[in-house]
Amino acid sequence: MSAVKKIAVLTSGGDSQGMNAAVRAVVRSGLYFGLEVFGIQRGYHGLIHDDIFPMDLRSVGDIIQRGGTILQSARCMEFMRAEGQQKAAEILRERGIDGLVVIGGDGSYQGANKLNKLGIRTMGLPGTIDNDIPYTDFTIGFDTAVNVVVDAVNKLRDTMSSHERSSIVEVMGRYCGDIALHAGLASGAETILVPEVTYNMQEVADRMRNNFEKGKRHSILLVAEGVGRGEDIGKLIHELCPDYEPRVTVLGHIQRGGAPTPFDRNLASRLGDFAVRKLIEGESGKACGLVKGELVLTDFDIVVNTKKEFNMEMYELAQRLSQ
Ligand SMILES: Nc1ncnc2c1ncn2[C@@H]1O[C@H](COP(=O)(O)OP(=O)(O)O)[C@@H](O)[C@H]1O
Ligand SMILES: O=P(O)(O)OC[C@H]1O[C@](O)(COP(=O)(O)O)[C@@H](O)[C@@H]1O
Ligand SMILES: [Mg+2]
Repeated sequence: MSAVKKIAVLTSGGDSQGMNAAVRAVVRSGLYFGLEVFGIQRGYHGLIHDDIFPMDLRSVGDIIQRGGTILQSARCMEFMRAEGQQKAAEILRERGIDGLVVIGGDGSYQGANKLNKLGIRTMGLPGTIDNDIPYTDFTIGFDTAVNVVVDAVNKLRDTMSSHERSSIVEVMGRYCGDIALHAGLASGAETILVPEVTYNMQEVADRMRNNFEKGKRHSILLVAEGVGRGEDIGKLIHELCPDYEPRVTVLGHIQRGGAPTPFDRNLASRLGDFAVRKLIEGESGKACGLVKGELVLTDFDIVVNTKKEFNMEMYELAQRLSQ
C-alpha cells in the first residue's frame, strides 16, 4: 500500500545539467508504480501560482541528454515568506497532491523543509552545479560543470603556452570551492583559490611567476567565485609583481549549460527513482544522496544545518602535483 497517490516534481534555484534526467526518473518511476505525476513550472513561483500540469510517459521523452530543465526554474522571493509557503501547501492540498519532489540546491532544500513542516510529504534531490550540499558525495550537474571548466582550461593552456603567459580563471560555486578544486586537480592548475582555505596574495603571486623560472611555459590559477572576482585577483597580482600581467577569464553561466555527462544522468536517474520509492514507503522531509556509492536519506533539518566538508587531502594533492 503506497503512502502517496499523487506526486508533483519541480526544479528550483540555479538550474544544473541532469535536472531533466531527474525529472524523467521521477515521472517514469512514479507512473511505473501506479501514481499520478504532476509537473510544476518555474519552481516555487509556479507552485504558488498553481502552474501545475499532469505528466505522462511521453512528456519526459528526449530530455535525458539535454541541459537546462523542461520545468524551468526560478528564484522566488515570495516563497521565502511564511505566507508564500502556506499558500503553496494549500494549493497542493486542494489538488490532492500528497507528495512533492524538489530538485534544487541548498536554498531549495530550506524551502522544501518548510513545506514538509506544513504537512506536505517532501523529498529533496541535490540539483546544483556547486556541490555544496552535505550528505551526498556529488550533486547533479557538478560533474558536467567540472568537465566544462577542464575543457576551457585545456583551451586556455594552448594559447597561454604559445605566449608564455598565465591565466586566471574564475569559476562558479557560490561559497563552495569544489568546482575549482576538482577542475583544478583534473587540469593541472598551478594554483587553486577556494573560500575554504586562506591564502597569502604575495605567495600566490610569487608562485605564479616562479612557475616560469622553473621552466613552465604557462601558469594557471583557478579561483572560486566565493574568494572574489578573478579581475580583482589579477589586479592585485599585477600590483605585487608589476612586470607580470595575467589574463583573466570568467567562465560564468557556460558552466551551467551543455549535455549532462553520463555520470550526472545516472546520478539523477538513481536519485529520482529513489525519491519516488521512498515517498511510496512513507518517508518525508528527507534529502536523497549518494554516499560512497550507496543511496542514502538524510533529514532536511540535518542537511540544511550542516556545512559540506572540504576535501583538504585533494587540495594538498593538487598542490603537490602542480609543482
Ligand atoms: N530560507 C528559505 N526559506 C524558504 N525558501 C527558501 C529559503 N531559501 C531559499 N528558498 C527558496 O528556494 C529558492 C532557490 O534557492 P537558491 O538559494 O536561489 O537556489 P538553490 O536552491 O539552487 O541553492 C529561492 O528562490 C526561494 O524561493
Ligand atoms: O544564475 P544566477 O542567478 O546568476 O546565480 C549564479 C549562481 O548560481 C550558481 O550557478 C548555482 O547556484 P545555486 O545552485 O545555489 O542556485 C552559483 O554557482 C552562482 O553563484
Ligand atoms: Mg545554492
